[in-house]
Order: sequence, then structure tokens, then C-alpha cells
Amino acid sequence: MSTEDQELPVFTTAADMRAWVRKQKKSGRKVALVPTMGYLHEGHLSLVKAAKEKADVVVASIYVNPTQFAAHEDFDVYPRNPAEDRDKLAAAGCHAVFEPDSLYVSVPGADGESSNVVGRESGHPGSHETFVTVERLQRPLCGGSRPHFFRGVCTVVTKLFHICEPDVAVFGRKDYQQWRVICRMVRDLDFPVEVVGMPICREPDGLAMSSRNARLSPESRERALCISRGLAWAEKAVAEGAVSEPADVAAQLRGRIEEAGGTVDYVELLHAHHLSPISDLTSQPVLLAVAAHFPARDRGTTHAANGHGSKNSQSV
Ligand SMILES: Nc1ncnc2c1ncn2[C@@H]1O[C@H](COP(=O)(O)OP(=O)(O)OP(=O)(O)O)[C@@H](O)[C@H]1O
Ligand SMILES: CC(C)(CO)[C@@H](O)C(=O)[O-]
Ligand code: BAL
Repeated sequence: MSTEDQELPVFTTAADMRAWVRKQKKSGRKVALVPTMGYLHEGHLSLVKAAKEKADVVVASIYVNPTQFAAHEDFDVYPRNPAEDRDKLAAAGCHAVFEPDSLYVSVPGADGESSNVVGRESGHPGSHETFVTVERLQRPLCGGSRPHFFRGVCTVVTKLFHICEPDVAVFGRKDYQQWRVICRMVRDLDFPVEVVGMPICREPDGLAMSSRNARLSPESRERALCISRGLAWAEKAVAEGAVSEPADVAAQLRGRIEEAGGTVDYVELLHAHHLSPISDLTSQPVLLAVAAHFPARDRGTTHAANGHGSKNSQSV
């Protein structure tokens, strides 16, 4: 289905989306894709703006991709507001939206259930079973606590690339490892796509913008500022020579986050391109990556009951 007669065309099938893109390309237009999971904020819109500078037409996709979520994670409660998202994309000058219902074949099992969330699959032999993995880069950082995550991301981004056939794809460096993993996948699998990584957009008080911030309780929202403040502290401390060992930087930053009530997923200093361990801070370029959970406002959900809250991850 498509609503191409509207000002901002919204496509819900791969065939309609691909036909529209091919028409643009036949007219000599360069196409950029901004993949998102919706519930858009200024960070997403900064990617649309960058995409407009790199191409003639910009497609944004809105899809909460089940294969990057495990059964115990927040797929069901991930914030969604497609109507508002479309308005924001139209205002930002986006040219088309890809909003599929599902991108995977999922055949119901004997109990009638069908899902592509990892661990909830029906197990039916007719269901989706092809995945893309970037073997080494997907392992550290987010791959530690979410071992299924990048397999899902790479698979859905591959599908989006095949459907939207972009010349350029724009990602945010808030999800730094994701950007590096996709760059590696594009290189290794010869996708004819230029991958662009854009800087982190922050709230005026420093918190990295993130769709999941909407799930933070007001107190957690305040406490989560320890991440951006901690990153700023680390940058200054290293520049001034007050701390010189990677392990000391990580330990002190971890302490600050835990003191503020956060549950640290990781605080790590790694080689910024290969995401491999570094033994000293002169091995440039260095990535300082942080992810931490803070209690969510909807404490009744499985997510909060598991002791996790909304996650804010960011890197410098
Ligand atoms: N603050 C931000 N600055 C720049 N890019 C961002 C920012 N937040 C998200 N992005 C980018 O937008 C794209 C879509 O991300 P997504 O829809 O998952 O939003 P998100 O805010 O990262 O959500 P989540 O809360 O799940 O982490 C990704 O490339 C992501 O890196
Ligand atoms: C790249 C992406 C859209 C794939 O689902 C998602 O991981 C995200 O929004 O960062
Ligand atoms: N941008 C992050 C996507 C996720 O956590 O699933």
C-alpha cells in the first residue's frame, strides 16, 4: 500500500518502495536512506538534514526491527508514534517514508504464535532463517549484553539497502559500534552504498537524545546526566594528564555512573576503528564508549521488572 498522493509518500511494501526509488534514480536523482525505529527526535532529523546535503532525495524508514530484540528486551514497549513521525519528516523536507508492517516471513507455529523477536520465533520451518553477521566487530560493547543485536541490525539494514537501493545511508555516532559494524558490512559485502556517520545530538543539558529517553522517570532523566558529564570529565582529565591509564579512566567513570544510581552495561576505551583493546591512550584514535541503564517510568513492565530501565549509550 502507498499513499503517494499525499505530500509525503508513505510506502508500506518493499515493491512500492523500490519502484519509487527506481523512478527517482531513472530521473538521475541520487538517493539517501536514513534508517530509524521511529519516535523521532532532533537527532534523527539531523540525519535527514545531512542526507539532504548528500543526495537529491531522502527516504526515511520507520521500523522497530524484531530481530535485534531478545524476548526479555523492550520490543513490546519501545516508544512508537508513526503519525507524529511522518509530520516531523515532512517538516524536515524528507521525500518519502518506508514504513513496512513486517520485513520478515513468519509462519505461525502449532500454538498460532508467530514472531521474529529472538527467542519468540514460532520455529516453523517456513519462517525467515537468513542472517548477516559481522563476526568480530559485533562482539564487544553492545554485543556483550545483546549477543543477538548486530545480527538483527545487519540483517535488517541489508534488507533496507536491497529495498531502498540508496546511494548514501546516514547513521548516528550515538550508536557508534552500529555505525562501525555497518561500515564493515558494506565494505566486506560490496554494497554500493556510501555510509555516513553523524555526530551525537544532545539536549541543552548534555543528555544524548534517544527515543528511549521518553521511558526514563524524571529522576532517572536527571541522574542519567552523569554519562555526558562523565565523558566531558574524562576528555578533560586525559587532555590535562590527570589520568593516563585507560583502565583508570574507565574505573573512575564507572564509579560516577554507579554513584548516580545507573547500572553500567559497559564503560570501555577501545581503538576507535577496530574496537580492539588499547594499552595506552597514545594509540590513537581512541573511543570511550558508555552504556548504562536507569529505572524506567513504567516500572510495571517486564523491562523495568527485570531491573533494567531505559538505556542511554554514547561515545566520544
Ligand atoms: N542523539 C542522536 N544524535 C545523532 N544520531 C542519533 C541520535 N539518536 C539516534 N541517532 C541515530 O538515529 C538512527 C536511528 O536510531 P533509533 O531510531 O534507534 O533512535 P535512538 O534514539 O537511537 O533510539 P534508542 O533510544 O533505541 O537508542 C541511528 O543511526 C542512531 O544512531
Ligand atoms: C539501524 C536501525 C534502524 C536498524 O533497525 C536501528 O538499529 C537504529 O535505529 O539504530
Ligand atoms: N539505536 C539503538 C537500537 C536498539 O537499541 O535496538
